[in-house]
Amino acid sequence: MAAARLNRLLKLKPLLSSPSLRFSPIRRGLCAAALDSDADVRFPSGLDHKPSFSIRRDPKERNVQWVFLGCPGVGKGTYASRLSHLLGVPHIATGDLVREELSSSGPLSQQLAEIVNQGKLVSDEIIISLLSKRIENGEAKGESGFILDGFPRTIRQAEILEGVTDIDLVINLKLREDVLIQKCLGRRICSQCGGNYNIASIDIKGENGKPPICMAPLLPPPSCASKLITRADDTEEVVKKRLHIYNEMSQPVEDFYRQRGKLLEFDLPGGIPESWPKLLQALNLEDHDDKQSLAA
Ligand SMILES: Nc1ncnc2c1ncn2[C@@H]1O[C@H](COP(=O)(O)OP(=O)(O)O)[C@@H](O)[C@H]1O
Repeated sequence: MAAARLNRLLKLKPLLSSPSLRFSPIRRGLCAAALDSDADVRFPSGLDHKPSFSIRRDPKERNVQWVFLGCPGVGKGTYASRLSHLLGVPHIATGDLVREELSSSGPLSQQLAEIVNQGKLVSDEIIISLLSKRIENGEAKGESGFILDGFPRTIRQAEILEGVTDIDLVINLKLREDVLIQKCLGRRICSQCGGNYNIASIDIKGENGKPPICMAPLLPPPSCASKLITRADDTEEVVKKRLHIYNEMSQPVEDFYRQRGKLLEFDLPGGIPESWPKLLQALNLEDHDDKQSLAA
């Protein structure tokens, strides 16, 4: 127990040690809340104070702070990215932060590769460290508001976030499991430009009261076609494991926000052309660029 506690403190200490004076409020808030939320954890000596700050701002004076929930492969990244362009807020995907870290030669990369490639969740401490760093770098560049994708994924992460800032809305994207698996297996990334594509062509007939579902593939332009790679965790075995972990660890997060009246459930009716206008309608938003491109 003591070793475990020490381990956690060692992991968290760099977050709270002297440079913390330069941390943005939201970063300090996340780190302090991460410590606070665990009864086993004590502040390291010399740091036994909770930073005094408030990062709750009147929603009228800041940009939106939204969260996307949903199983692997549901399309959180696609819709979060579209909304972030529309609303002018950063799209922050913790999965991307993890992949950036593991492709670097940083001290965590080996440890992260093993966890991610087995479909397991990275520890809350590591995720909060990566997220708080990302938020702080964004704030230094003048970013405000966010659309979070892939965070929170555990009740503890949800409690930590709730403890430091206000989330206005949580969009829960839903799709049947057989489609999720096909979509994960069809995902491709251009190794040069980082573009996301999907080669799966989904055409499932409606049965047992379930509606039919059609999703056209999202094919790459010719310039990317020969450079496509597949994520190491998008194999059938690992996708099934991730879905299992989602049901166990992340579904309770849906209840967490449902109880707080923040959850918007959204059943995807099909691919992007069918789903995007319906999502905008559900959010009472308009995408003028999309309308113009449809009219063209
Ligand atoms: N909030 C988080 N908590 C713990 N681990 C995370 C979190 N976000 C991302 N990860 C790690 O990064 C991996 C990839 O995440 P992501 O790209 O969001 O995948 P998915 O397509 O499964 O939603 C996850 O399987 C997990 O190992």
